[in-house]
Amino acid sequence: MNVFLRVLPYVRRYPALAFGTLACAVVGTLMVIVFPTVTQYIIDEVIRKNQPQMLLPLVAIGLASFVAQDGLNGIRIILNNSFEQRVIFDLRSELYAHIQLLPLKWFDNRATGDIMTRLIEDVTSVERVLIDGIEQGSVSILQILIVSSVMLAYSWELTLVALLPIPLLAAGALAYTLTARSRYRQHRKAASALNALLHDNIAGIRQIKTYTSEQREHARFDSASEALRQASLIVMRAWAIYNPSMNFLSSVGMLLITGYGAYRVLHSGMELGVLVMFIVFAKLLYDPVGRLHQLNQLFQSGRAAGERVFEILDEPAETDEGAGNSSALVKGEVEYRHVSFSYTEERQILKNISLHARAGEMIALVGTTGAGKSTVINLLTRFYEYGEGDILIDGRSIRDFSRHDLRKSIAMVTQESFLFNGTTAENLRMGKPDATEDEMWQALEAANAAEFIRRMPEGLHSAVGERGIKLSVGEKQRVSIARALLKNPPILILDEATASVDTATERLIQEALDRLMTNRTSFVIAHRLSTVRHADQILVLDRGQIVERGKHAELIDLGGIYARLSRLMEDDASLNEATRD
Ligand SMILES: Nc1ncnc2c1ncn2[C@@H]1O[C@H](COP(=O)(O)OP(=O)(O)OP(=O)(O)O)[C@@H](O)[C@H]1O
Repeated sequence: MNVFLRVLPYVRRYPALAFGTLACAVVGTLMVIVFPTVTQYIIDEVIRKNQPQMLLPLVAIGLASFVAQDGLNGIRIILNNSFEQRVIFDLRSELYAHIQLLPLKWFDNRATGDIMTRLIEDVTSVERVLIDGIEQGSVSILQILIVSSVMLAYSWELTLVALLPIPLLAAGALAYTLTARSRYRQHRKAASALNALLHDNIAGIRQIKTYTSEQREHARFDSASEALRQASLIVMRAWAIYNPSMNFLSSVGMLLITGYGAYRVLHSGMELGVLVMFIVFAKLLYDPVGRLHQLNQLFQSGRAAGERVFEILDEPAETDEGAGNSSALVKGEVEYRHVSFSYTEERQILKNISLHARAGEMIALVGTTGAGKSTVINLLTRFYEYGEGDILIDGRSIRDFSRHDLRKSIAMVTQESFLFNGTTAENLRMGKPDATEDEMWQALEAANAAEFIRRMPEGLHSAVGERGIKLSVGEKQRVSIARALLKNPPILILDEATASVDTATERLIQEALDRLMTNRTSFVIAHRLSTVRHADQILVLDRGQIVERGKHAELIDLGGIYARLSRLMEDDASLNEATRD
């Protein structure tokens, strides 16, 4: 994968900015030959041939060249910044868009901190390579060509002497480049690992505090930080050898010119002004060589970062191939036909699941932990793709719907209601982007959430904190019920909370849920007997298979797993009641 060729299309989108930057750089570079030439004239014509009237015009020419050079440099920097920020924006935006299209399976195997590092740090690094690389690289090469051509025009011998260290400089650069890849990869990996750990620990700060594992976590942090320190030092040490060696070779080149030039002035009558001019030229020759080395370092770091950025962009996104025109109106009849599924190749999770929910029915999924209840509903939203069998809504395979239409027809209320770090109104508008304040209040009333939202300092517009941290579990759940009510889909997935809330809150939540479930097909992962009792169908899962199905009374009569589970749920309920009393 050639990282540079991959970034090029982003750069090509802004031809005017690219051209402007390069033009300023090239013209500015051409100006560099003015000063050495002026110096030579001042020494040989003004001083040695005693022509003082030429001094002022020559100084004016030098000044004009500096004004032009630095003026153009200023414009170049402005253009270049705006160019690079646009490219960074585009690349980041495309990367984010692509990340949103990746299947959940991809996220299961990634650390959030790693994704963040790629999106924020790596994108910047890869882009700088290209823009700075193209601009400074071409300017440096141009400067080397211009300066060496002018030098050649004056004296091929002196030019040859000046160029003597060039093969060694090239060999040094090559050696650095060939070994740099693994160093920079290691460095990016260590930075990512540290970010991932930090993200995880900040999200889990409550657990760290309750388990008083601050010291252990600090040690883990330091160990990741140490890995980054080592990786950074390896990069720096290589640079510490490479950069001074290259500078040394450049200085030797300058010395060779000065020595050989002085010899020519003494023995072959070369003008002193030409020698001084050559010394200035040699400086102008080796400066861009130094810049090319710096650029090489940037290139190697950008290449490692680019690999990480394009690795994400190359991940296949979820597609809607074969999706027809789905009608917006879904009645909500759901059917699973012999569905099997596995997250990984090693282990099959669901085996031959068949179920039929008529529109408006409530289906309760019960079973021991790990039986596969969440997996059954994960397939309905196409969070994961089932292998065998098919799932149909209103008689059509869910693969015939676009994911967008499919997910518009389903709302989910999970145990750990996730609210985004914004206001209640912003969270509610996820359900209906154009919801009016009245509609939001109606939904909050129906979800028994209006009262506590009204009490907040800015009501609907009060911030709820990260993951809704400023609200209680019961409050969060009711806001998420209001959000689902605003979405108003025909199908509902409900993962009943296992956490016990006080009786009054439980009643409020239950009322809200009853309103939410009315006239919708609902799949409820049930933990309470009161919920399952009312279900139109109860499906009992055991190790990925439906082992019992029917209504509460039928399953109790059967005397199987459900009868046992319901006794446990009953005990739980009475235990909760007893504790509350
Ligand atoms: N993303 C995943 N990747 C790999 N395996 C998974 C994943 N999610 C769940 N599993 C496995 O699939 C099995 C079924 O999990 P699932 O979450 O569906 O069970 P569940 O019945 O909902 O359990 P619980 O009541 O505890 O939530 C479990 O053994 C679990 O380890």
